[in-house]
Amino acid sequence: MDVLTRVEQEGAYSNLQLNSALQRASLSREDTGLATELVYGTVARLNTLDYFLERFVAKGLNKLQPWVRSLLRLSLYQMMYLDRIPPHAVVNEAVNLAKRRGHQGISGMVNGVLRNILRNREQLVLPEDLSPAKRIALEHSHPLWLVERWISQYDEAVAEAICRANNEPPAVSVRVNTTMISRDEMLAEMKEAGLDAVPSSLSPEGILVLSGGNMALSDWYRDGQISVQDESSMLVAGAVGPASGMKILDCCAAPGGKTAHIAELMKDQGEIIANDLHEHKRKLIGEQAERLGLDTIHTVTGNALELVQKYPAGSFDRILLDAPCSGLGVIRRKPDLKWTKTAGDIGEIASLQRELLDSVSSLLRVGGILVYSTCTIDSEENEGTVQHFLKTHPGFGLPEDAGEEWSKLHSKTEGVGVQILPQDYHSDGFYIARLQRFS
Ligand SMILES: C[S@@+](CC[C@H](N)C(=O)[O-])C[C@H]1O[C@@H](n2cnc3c(N)ncnc32)[C@H](O)[C@@H]1O
Repeated sequence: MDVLTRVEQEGAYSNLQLNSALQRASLSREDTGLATELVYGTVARLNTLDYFLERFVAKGLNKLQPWVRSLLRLSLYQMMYLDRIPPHAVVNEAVNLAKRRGHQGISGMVNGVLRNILRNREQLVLPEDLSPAKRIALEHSHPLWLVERWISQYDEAVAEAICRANNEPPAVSVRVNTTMISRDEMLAEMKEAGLDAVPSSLSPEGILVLSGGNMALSDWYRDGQISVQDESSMLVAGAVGPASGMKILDCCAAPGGKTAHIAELMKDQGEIIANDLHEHKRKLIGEQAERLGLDTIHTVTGNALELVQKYPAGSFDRILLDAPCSGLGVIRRKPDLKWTKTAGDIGEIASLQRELLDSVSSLLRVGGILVYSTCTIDSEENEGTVQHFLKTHPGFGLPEDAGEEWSKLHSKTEGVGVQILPQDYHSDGFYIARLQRFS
């Protein structure tokens, strides 16, 4: 309840707030799991919960003290979306909390509202005359403007599938450090340890771990044999097409997941300049490189717009611009995003993306490959940015020889780049465009 209140009142990130609350609380593993489910679930379902609560709170949700609002939301979340907590336990817990935190009057109100909901559960259904966008927004808990935007960029069915997928828990996937061990060997080790692990069908280095807990706590991770990475992100290094001995620029590299993958594919031979705007984030890239035993990665701090002043034009064989973006492809992992982002934010970040792409492209040698990627599914940030770039940079185009893996992925799209939606492969929403410099 405190975490939810701080997230609402202070605009705090739910993952950071939750982590620090969990550290202070030292709960059992089961209760940690439940607290996590309650926080993420309530944040994810916010507008739907509020829509129904408004029917039962006589003076209106907005008039309640913030902590009471949080308490009602997380109680209704349990009643509507969790099936292993008996409703009377939900009400008892809520009433006890309200007594401890407030006074008799508030606990009586909480008791009354929740019992009233239990008696009238048939009212927890959406009216049939809602517009399609409004129905999707309330059924799958997304802001209306975003649903409308996705309907106009895709269509109604795709927009609904995106919203549905955004409420499903993400899969756990790891990338094998092939400079140390092959994927088959790692799969065999995992199976021997009793894990349910299968090869990724998207990435040759990927493994899906269907049961196995937090892989970042495993010995394989500590010893640098694996990294935790989403399958969509694993496609980016392949699109860059690195080879031993190349000179590669990763413009926005922290925390270094894709940089490290590129270095692994180069068998750690060549040179990678990994840049990030923030010094504290740059350090994370160095830590990853050290853990994975990769020497080719050189980290630098600075604005990617200023890289043109640091390096000679045409001096890189490959450039990766994994651009800052709205993050709308990773709502499953960060449900707060959908409530905090605005259409204005998207416009702003899209113009930075255009500037970045324009600026770093001059550093690529003729014949070299430039990859632009984001973890968003918004067409203004993705296809819009790349189309604009191609119009204003006639020396660039689609590569002549795309390679088998990339061609397979790209064959499913009419766009310049590949747009992966969260429902496509149950991985993060992601965009990847692969361009070549011809003159
Ligand atoms: C999508 S993340 C990169 C993720 C990274 N490529 C990976 O795979 O781990 C974008 C990064 O861009 C950085 N960034 C934002 N604006 C930047 C700028 N103007 N110049 C350089 N880096 C920037 C952010 O600090 C952030 O770490």
